[in-house]
Amino acid sequence: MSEISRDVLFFPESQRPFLEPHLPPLDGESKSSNLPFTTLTFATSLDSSLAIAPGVRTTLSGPQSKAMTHYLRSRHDAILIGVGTALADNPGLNCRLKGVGGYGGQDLRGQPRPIIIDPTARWEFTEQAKILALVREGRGRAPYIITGNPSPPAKQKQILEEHGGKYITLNTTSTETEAHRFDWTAILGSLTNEGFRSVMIEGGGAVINTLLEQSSQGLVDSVILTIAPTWLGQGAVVVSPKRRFDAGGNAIPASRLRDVKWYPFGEDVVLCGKIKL
Ligand SMILES: NC(=O)C1=CN([C@@H]2O[C@H](COP(=O)(O)OP(=O)(O)OC[C@H]3O[C@@H](n4cnc5c(N)ncnc54)[C@H](O)[C@@H]3O)[C@@H](O)[C@H]2O)C=CC1
Ligand SMILES: Nc1nc(O)c(N)c(N[C@@H]2O[C@H](COP(=O)(O)O)[C@@H](O)[C@H]2O)n1
Repeated sequence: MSEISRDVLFFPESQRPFLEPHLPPLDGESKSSNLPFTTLTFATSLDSSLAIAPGVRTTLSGPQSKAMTHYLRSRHDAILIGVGTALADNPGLNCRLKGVGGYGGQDLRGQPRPIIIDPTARWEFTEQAKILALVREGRGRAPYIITGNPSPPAKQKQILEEHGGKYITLNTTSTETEAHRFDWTAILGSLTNEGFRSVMIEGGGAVINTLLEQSSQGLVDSVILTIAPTWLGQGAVVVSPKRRFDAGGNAIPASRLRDVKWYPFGEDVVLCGKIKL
């Protein structure tokens, strides 16, 4: 038995109902907008940080909120991260809850499809990547990588396709600060085209900040944050989208939540809400 397969998590039935209003509908009924039900979910420190430094995998969630995150994974068709997170964390991005496919359940039921945003195809993974090892063990799905590079490296393309994954090509645009930016409507539209009805967006910093900068467009249906009782300090990877300005040139908040509920979860608190449009 591998190290991966021993890591089985439990999320009690009694703790599930509070999340239900914040999750994609169980009957799979889709939204009117034609885009997937989109949940923004990540763990943050008290100083709005995701990781102690760029490129460093950092544990923030306690055991209860980690299990909750895996329950969220079981309730979404897809789970999305940026290439910075893939490079930093070598993540599994599967669901390790007892009872889902690969963890006592049938086939891959309850396993989300990992989606990696990699506009220039810079993730030079090998077969050793944890995400692919899980596929070979029947404990997760192969990633789909959204890229703007029409010719991703042949070696990676071959490995990916052998595992059942693929590259999806999307047009990028240039911004003041970035040469290769995807519009979030286009990203979510490409997921609809692939048949995904729901996606949870986990991070990292650039993914969350660019998504929040488009948050007034109504792309995010639900926000579920784990707040851990720690300050990571300066130099950490921070969630802090660009400010907006009103017609008079005054700075206004980048984004704000409404219908907020707070749930204590071990030493963490889980915040659920919707983006105020
Ligand atoms: N605490 C938590 O819940 C989480 C923490 N993390 C942490 O975050 C850190 C990584 O954050 P970042 O370095 O900011 O990397 P990231 O995961 O946000 O990836 C950044 C890269 O993704 C691409 N990208 C992101 N948004 C894009 C867009 N709209 N269009 C085109 N390309 C886009 C770009 O290539 C960019 O360089 C890691 O240390 C990881 O451990 C990541 C996810 C969750
Ligand atoms: N919910 C949550 N809490 C934390 O403390 C975290 N560091 C993260 N990180 C995210 O989870 C990914 C790791 O997934 P696996 O355990 O390898 O399946 C990591 O890449 C981040 O996206 N999340």
